[in-house]
Amino acid sequence: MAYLLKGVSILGGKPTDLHLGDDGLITDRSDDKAEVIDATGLVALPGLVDVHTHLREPGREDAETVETGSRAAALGGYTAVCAMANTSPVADTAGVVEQVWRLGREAGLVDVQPIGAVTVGLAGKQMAELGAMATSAAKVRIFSDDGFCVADPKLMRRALEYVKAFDGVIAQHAEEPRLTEGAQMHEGEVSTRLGLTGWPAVAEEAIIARDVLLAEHVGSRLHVCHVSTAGSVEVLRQAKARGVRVTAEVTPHHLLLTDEMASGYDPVFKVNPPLRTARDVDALRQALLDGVIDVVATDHAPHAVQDKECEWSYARPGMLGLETALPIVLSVFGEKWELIADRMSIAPARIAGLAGHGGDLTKAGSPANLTLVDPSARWVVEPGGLASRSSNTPYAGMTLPGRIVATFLRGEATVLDGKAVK
Ligand SMILES: NC(=O)N[C@@H](CC(=O)O)C(=O)O
Ligand SMILES: [Zn+2]
Ligand SMILES: [Zn+2]
Repeated sequence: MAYLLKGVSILGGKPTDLHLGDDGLITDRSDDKAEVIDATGLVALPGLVDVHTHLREPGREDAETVETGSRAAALGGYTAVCAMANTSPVADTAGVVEQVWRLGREAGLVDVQPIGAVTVGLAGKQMAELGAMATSAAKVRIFSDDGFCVADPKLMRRALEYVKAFDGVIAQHAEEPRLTEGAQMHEGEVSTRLGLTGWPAVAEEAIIARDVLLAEHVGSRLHVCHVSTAGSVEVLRQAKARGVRVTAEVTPHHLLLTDEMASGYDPVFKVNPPLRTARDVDALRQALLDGVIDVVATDHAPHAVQDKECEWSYARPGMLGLETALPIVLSVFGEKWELIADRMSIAPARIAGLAGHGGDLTKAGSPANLTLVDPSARWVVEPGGLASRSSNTPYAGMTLPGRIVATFLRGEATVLDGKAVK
C-alpha cells in the first residue's frame, strides 16, 4: 500500500509531505490511493538498525523468539536487527544461521540478519565454518562469540584474517576471562561495600588494546561490543587516530545507569559488561558525540523469570533494550536528530553491510525503511506491557520521552498508531 505522511519533520527539519510508494520505495510522486497519515509534530528517522540483539531462538523460546523479538524491535523503531549467535544450538553453521534468517523473513517485522559464531560452540578452541555461513542464504558478515571473549590471540588473529576475504568483521565481547573469574559487578567502591566479586575495567581494556593491535597488524575490521569504560574509550581514540579499522558500540544502559544500581541486589541490574561509574558514563556519552564510539547497540538480552528473579549471584546477566533504546538516547542527549540517525541507523547499517537500511529519506528511490517518533509524548515503562516475551527491563516505572508511532519496512507498516500490525 502507498502512504502519504503529511506534515512530517524529516530529522527535525521543516514539516513536509513524504510519499511512500506501493513498490516499497520513497517517491516524489503523489498517489490518489495512498493512505494519508497526519504526521504533524512527528519526526521521521531512517529505520533503526541494531548490530547486537539476542533473540534466543533456537533453544530458549521461553525467553524470546525471532517473532516476539522482531515485534519488540519494530515497536522500538527498528527495521533491522543483527541476531547474536549464542543460541542453542549455537549459530556456528550455515544450517543454523539460515534457520534464523528464515524465521525472520516469516515474521516479516524487521530484517533479521544473523551473526555467526567465531568458534565452534562458542568454546574458543576451533574456528567455526565462517566461509560457509558467509556464502549461505543468510550472507553472514558479522561474526561474534558474544557472551564469551575470543581470548586466544592466535585464534582471534586467524579469524580477523579469514573474514577479510568477504569484507566481514569480528565483533568482540572484550573480557579477559582470567581477570573476571567469579565476577558479579564492576570492581570498585560499590563492589567492596556490597561484598561482591569485582569485574575490573582493565579486563575489558586489555582485550581491546590487544585486538586493535591485531586488527592493525593484519589490516582487518574489528568491532568492539558494548564498550563500558573510560579507559576503553581512550584505547579506541588512539587506535582510530592511527587509522585502525575499528568500530565500537555502546548500549543505552551504559549511557545512563551506574554500579550504584546494584546496591539493592536486584538482579535486573546485573549485566555484562557490568554497569560502571558515573565517570565512565560521562566518557561514553562524550565518545558517542565525538564519534570515537560509532553506534548505539541494544544488547537486548531477554531472560526468563526464573533466570532473573533469584539471588544476584545465580542470576543471568543481561537486560531488555529494543523497546526503550530510542527513548533512553533521547533522554540522555535530547533531540539531536542527525546524531541519533547516524549512531542508531546509518552507521550500524554500514557496519553490518545492510545496504537497504540507514538510507536518505529525502531521496526518491531509497527503500522506505523508516520510523515516526512523537518526541513530545511521555510514557511509563511497564515490564508486563512490553512486546518482548521477557520482562527484565531496568527502566520499570520510569517515565521516558519519545513514543514510536509508526514503523515502515520497505513501505509496509509494521507499527501503526503505536501498535504492531501483526
Ligand atoms: N549482555 C549480557 O549480560 N548478556 C548477554 C551476553 C552478552 O552480551 O555478553 C546474553 O546473552 O544474555
Ligand atoms: Zn557480550
Ligand atoms: Zn550480547
